[in-house]
Amino acid sequence: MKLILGSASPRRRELLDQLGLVPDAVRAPDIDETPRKNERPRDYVARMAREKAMALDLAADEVILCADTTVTCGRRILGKPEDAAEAAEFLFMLSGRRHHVLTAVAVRGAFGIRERLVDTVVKFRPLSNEDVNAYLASGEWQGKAGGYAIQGLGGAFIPWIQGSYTGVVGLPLAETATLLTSAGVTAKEAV
Ligand SMILES: Cc1cn([C@H]2C[C@H](O)[C@@H](COP(=O)(O)OP(=O)(O)OP(=O)(O)O)O2)c(=O)[nH]c1=O
Repeated sequence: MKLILGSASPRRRELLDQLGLVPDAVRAPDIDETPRKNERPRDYVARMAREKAMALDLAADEVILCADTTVTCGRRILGKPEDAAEAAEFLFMLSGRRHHVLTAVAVRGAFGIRERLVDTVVKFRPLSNEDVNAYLASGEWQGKAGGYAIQGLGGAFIPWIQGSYTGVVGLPLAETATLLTSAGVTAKEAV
C-alpha cells in the first residue's frame, strides 16, 4: 500500500518520519478553511481534516493521510493568524490560561475514510508585553494555529500540558499509527 501525505506542513512530515514512515508522495490539499457560522470547534477541525482528505485524488493502491490542528479558547476557534496584530491578540487571549488544541486525523483509502480527534489541554503562563513583542519579532507565529509553536520558542510559555504533545505539533502519533496500521500501511524497514 502506498502512503500519500496530504499536507504541506514540514512538521507533519517530520512526525511521520518518527514512526519510520516515509511517504511515497506528498500532495498539498487546498481547501477553504473558513469556519461555518456557529460551528463547534470539534466539528470544525474534524470537517477540515475530512475535506483535506477528500480534496485529493487517490489511486486504488494509495492511502492518504491528512490532519488539521486548531486552537480553541472557549467557543472561539483560533486558526493561523492573518498578521502580527492577530497573533498578538491570540497570545494575550491565551496568556495565563488553559486552552485546548484539537487535532483531527483522517486516513482515506479503498476502505473509505477513518478519523480520530485528539484533544490536548495546554496551559500558558502569564505573558508580559515584552514576551509578546519578542515572540512576534521571531516570526514563529506564522502558519501556526493559535499563533504559537510548542516545539519552538513558544515552549517557554507552556509549563504544563495534558494530552498529546505530538498532537499539538500537528500529528498525534499514537492515533496516527493505529489508523495507518489498520489501513495496511507499515514501516518498510526498521530504523
Ligand atoms: C499549536 C501549534 C500548532 N502548530 C501548527 C501545526 C499545523 O501545521 C498548523 C495548523 O495549521 P493546519 O491547517 O492544521 O495545517 P497546515 O496549514 O500547516 O498544513 P496542511 O493543511 O497542508 O496539512 O499549526 C505547531 O506547529 N505548533 C503548535 O504548538
